[in-house]
Amino acid sequence: MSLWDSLSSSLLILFSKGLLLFVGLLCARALFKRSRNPFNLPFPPGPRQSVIPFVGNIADMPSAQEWKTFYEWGLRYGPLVMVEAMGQKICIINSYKVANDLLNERSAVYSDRPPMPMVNDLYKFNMGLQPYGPVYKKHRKAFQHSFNRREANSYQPVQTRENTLLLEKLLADPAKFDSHLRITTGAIIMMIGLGYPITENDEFVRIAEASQLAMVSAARPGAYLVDLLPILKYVPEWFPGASFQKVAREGRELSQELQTKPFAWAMKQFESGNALPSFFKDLMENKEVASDDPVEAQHIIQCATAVMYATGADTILASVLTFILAMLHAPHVRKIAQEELDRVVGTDRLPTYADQDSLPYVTAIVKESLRWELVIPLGVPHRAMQDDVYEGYFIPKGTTVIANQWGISHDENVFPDPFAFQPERFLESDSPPPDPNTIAFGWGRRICPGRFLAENSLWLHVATILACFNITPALGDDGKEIIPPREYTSGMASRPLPYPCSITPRNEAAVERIKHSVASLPESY
Ligand code: HEM
Repeated sequence: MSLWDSLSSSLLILFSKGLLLFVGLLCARALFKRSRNPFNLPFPPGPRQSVIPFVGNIADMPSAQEWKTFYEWGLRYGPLVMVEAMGQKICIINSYKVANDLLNERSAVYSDRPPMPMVNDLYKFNMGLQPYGPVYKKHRKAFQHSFNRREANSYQPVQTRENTLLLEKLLADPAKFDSHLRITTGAIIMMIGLGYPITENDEFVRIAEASQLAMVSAARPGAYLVDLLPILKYVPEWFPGASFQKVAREGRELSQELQTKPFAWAMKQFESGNALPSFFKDLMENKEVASDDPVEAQHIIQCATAVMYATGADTILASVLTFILAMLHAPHVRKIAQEELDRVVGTDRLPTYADQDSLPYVTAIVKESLRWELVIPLGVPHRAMQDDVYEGYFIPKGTTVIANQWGISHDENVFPDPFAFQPERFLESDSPPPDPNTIAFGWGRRICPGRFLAENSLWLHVATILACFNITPALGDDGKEIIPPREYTSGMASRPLPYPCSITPRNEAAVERIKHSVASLPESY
């Protein structure tokens, strides 16, 4: 046996012993936690746990489309469900009222994030995953400074320009609609974030997309054992079963590129006085918003811009793809919207943000698109910062709290016939249901700071696409219409699986309108 062989087998034995000891300690901690219930109140109900301490509900936890299983649990056990995995208590909320009571009304208690070593290590820069505290608050303040409702509206010219260019692409090559949409949403976010005009096969867009994909798959609750057993992060990459370390290494490299390359480009533009208006430029000119210390301020700005393009483009893209899919499932909706658009806007020009208040049906489609399928079906997990009692149930400090936003949006008591795409539900009733933007963008102090920007973008996509195009099912080889199933990817962020559809100009006037609008665009920003 070589020296290396004996060394590595000793290391293995040492490691296994360490792991056993650690598991023992965790079991003891789990038992201790079980007994820590000062009010002696029941925990929220949930699936029966294993009698083996520490194992809890591991066997019950779904591995894909978790929101559907959690929704079923909601129907069986009630709106607040508790499960446990490896000593970690997890509350799942399936009702608008409970989510509002806990995550909005008691936001001071539920604004923390659970530690997720896999993602936290890779994406330290992402304030969306940071624990609640002074560092997080500085990052959030910087973000909010540039994306409150008024500031978000100041970016409408960028959205309008990119949207008009999208219409031209859809006219030229409609079959590639999802690639055109990807480019448009990427272009909007890169221009708003950094003042960066993207090019074909853009390197920064590639980095942002790859990094976003790695982040959302790593951030799926329970996706990696290391999130439940943090000590595993010290296991070397070559150790059997430690493939997550390879994923982590690749994610780390991507995350590094994401933070440095676009930022270096933007700094160069800024220093040479050539920077276009953007989130980045706004913060560089108002550094004190981020921090009194200029070095810290610059770091926060670097992180915030990276978060913006890592999260912004894909979420908007997913919501537009959901809208188009919905048009195949509810064809009458398109016709009603087109009648409204023709009546209000006419056929000589494209709809603009100034028409928003006069187009209630189009706005209702935006709401229903955010409700029908969720971009972030389980939200981003929150964490209880202190013991709490809700409706007689005990929720201990440290509990992970997941708002099943998909389940909440499909609660038939709140949204009758929840699986149908019905914009009318927001128009007809005297007491309309809650606006889906109060669900899809999350809760309390952690509510999505990009929500106004995202809603503006989705609105213009819906209004202009419907004004110019008919969206109908593609025909199969047998000549029959293909209605694609509502199949979505798993992960923290979800989007429809690729589907075919036919996008054709409504008439010659629509073609002329697009050509005229493109010709009227200024040469550049
Ligand atoms: C349709 C589009 C979008 C949806 C549905 C969406 C949804 C969400 C949700 C559910 C959360 C978690 C909220 C919570 O913890 O309760 C979130 C957080 C966040 N979103 Fe969005 N988002 C969208 C677009 C955007 C855009 C365009 C940006 C950037 C401009 C953005 C930036 C962020 C950030 C930075 C956070 C972390 C907030 C925090 O932890 O304080 N999002 N988003």
